[in-house]
Amino acid sequence: MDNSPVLAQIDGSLPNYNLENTPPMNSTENRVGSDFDSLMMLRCIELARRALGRTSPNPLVGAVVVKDGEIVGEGFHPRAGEPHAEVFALRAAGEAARGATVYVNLEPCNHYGRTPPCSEGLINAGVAKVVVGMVDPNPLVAGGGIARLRAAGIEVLVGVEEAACQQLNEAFVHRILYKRPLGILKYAMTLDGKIATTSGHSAWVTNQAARSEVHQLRAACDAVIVGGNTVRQDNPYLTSHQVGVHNPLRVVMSRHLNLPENARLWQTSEAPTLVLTEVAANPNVQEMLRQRGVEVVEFTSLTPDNVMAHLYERGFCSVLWECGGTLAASAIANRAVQKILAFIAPKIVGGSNAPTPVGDLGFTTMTEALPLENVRWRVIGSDCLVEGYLKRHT
Ligand SMILES: Nc1c(N[C@@H]2O[C@H](COP(=O)(O)O)[C@@H](O)[C@H]2O)[nH]c(=O)[nH]c1=O
Ligand SMILES: [Zn+2]
Repeated sequence: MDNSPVLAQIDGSLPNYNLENTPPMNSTENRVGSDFDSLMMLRCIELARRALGRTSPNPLVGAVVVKDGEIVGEGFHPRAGEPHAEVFALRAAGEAARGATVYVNLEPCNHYGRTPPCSEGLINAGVAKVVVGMVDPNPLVAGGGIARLRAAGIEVLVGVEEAACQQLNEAFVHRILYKRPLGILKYAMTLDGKIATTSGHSAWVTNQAARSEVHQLRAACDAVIVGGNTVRQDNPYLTSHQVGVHNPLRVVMSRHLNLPENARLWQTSEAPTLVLTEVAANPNVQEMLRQRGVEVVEFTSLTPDNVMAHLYERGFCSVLWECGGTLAASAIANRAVQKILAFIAPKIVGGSNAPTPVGDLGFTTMTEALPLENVRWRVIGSDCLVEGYLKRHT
């Protein structure tokens, strides 16, 4: 049994908060709200994460209704087209919502989209106060929800646990701002920087704990991309390997469709597969793939940016690049990658021709190296994970 945080958050159990004796939290200078506000906002995030990987193009949102220090209603946005988090929480609270405080990790919407505006729902329910984690960057909302609530005489507090709320919806925010999904490049390498041996063997670079982390990462993403070479060499599943947990769309980029007749990715009962190629490439393989339930889309020019534009049109927020070095370099050069997740295993495999995570970027001096920012180092089991964002690389 995997006791990962993601599983703990999606198993549906309610935590046992003692609302009377909220433990003191470390105070930081610019903190917004009380310890209790923070606790409720973290609960919103926990609720929101129950829909991990299922809400795109919409964000992850959770809401909590509190009356006299007690939670009287909770809800989260389960998927696009379904009611928003506030609606579920207000429904659960019923009459108790009158005069209550509503916590929500994203500004309540103020527009008629697939669903009516939450601002109106909160006003009609007679709530006294709304505590918001972060402003919704969606130009249809962008402060309008907060203004509408204030105009109706509701007290609004904005920015409680803002960093955690921004982190939760970083892919949604990126999609809204740049009209592309957030591109995440993930790779696992040895301490001497190799992702496989000279012969191409790579199972496994990291240990089980790091691999479980990758499975959870896939559960949170809308698509995972590899090239034809990874299909031929590794024959991966690219699923989240957990029953009842979201699987991303598995995407293969292959210009010439020199792909094997049998591959795990062609078994589409567990998760869907999309093969992207160029116009008129290998009609026999296209036919073979379609017969197995694999979707095939032809591009005039198969570039990482054209692929990201296509996945944006499909409503995706986050795309995980799990490809080899050649495609990774081209995705970076094409600005299809913003975030890096590098797993490092403390072992040495050697081999001057053993493959490395990122192929040629055309740089000749170290000053050209792409720096990461907001870098975090974490130990996962016996391996290390370095996370960061490519600077000015949107
Ligand atoms: N999911 C969510 C919000 N999502 C906001 O609404 C937009 C989608 O609207 P619609 O097409 O009607 O679902 C989405 O882009 C985002 O700006 N807002 C909220 O108040 N609460 C929610 O739970
Ligand atoms: Zn809404």
